[in-house]
Amino acid sequence: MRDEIKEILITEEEIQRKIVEIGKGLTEEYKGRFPLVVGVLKGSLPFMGDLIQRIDTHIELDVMDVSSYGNETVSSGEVKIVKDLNTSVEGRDVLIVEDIIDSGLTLSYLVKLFHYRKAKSVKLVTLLDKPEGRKVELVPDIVGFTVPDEFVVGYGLDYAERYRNLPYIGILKPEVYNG
Ligand SMILES: O=P(O)(O)OC[C@H]1O[C@H](OP(=O)(O)OP(=O)(O)O)[C@H](O)[C@@H]1O
Ligand SMILES: Nc1nc2[nH]cnc2c(=O)[nH]1
Repeated sequence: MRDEIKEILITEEEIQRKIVEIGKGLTEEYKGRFPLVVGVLKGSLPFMGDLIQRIDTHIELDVMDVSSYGNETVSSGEVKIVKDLNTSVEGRDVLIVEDIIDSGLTLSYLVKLFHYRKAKSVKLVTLLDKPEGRKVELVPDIVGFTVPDEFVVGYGLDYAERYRNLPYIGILKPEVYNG
């Protein structure tokens, strides 16, 4: 699998160092507030799993699965809830955890949804931000790394459901796409 990676953009060590730093900030921010940490399946799983261990205050955890209508490259902006939360967000401090923000469509939908459901606060932490991909205005509260407008895989991010289990972020060799 690793021989299919052309270039490593962000190493395992860089990711883990960044997570410690983000975790410290979140510990300070949420001390005594018992936030609801919401992971967006499936890509956020590795990041969420590592990040929550670096938040040194009580949290509650839940997950949500959403999918954008449209084909793989063109998102229509309509988001379908595949699996909703088990927890009510009303009156809660919600922290959404994402692996990447690209067009911003998925996340702007979720942020609006949680406000509509009367969350007390909604914040967004993403490991990766690809600002050049934006189709709607969305500024995440916390960004691990800004990435160029290229298709990246690893650490949760897939190509055709593969490569999520790489410990780093990389770019695939072109022959992987050409079969
Ligand atoms: O900013 P956007 O253009 O909306 O893209 C970001 C979304 O795309 C990815 O999920 P994907 O739909 O690929 O699902 P997955 O996490 O299960 O791979 C990512 O995890 C975000 O949820
Ligand atoms: N795997 C992967 N999924 C994405 N979803 C939005 N942008 C990307 C990307 O660069 N890589």
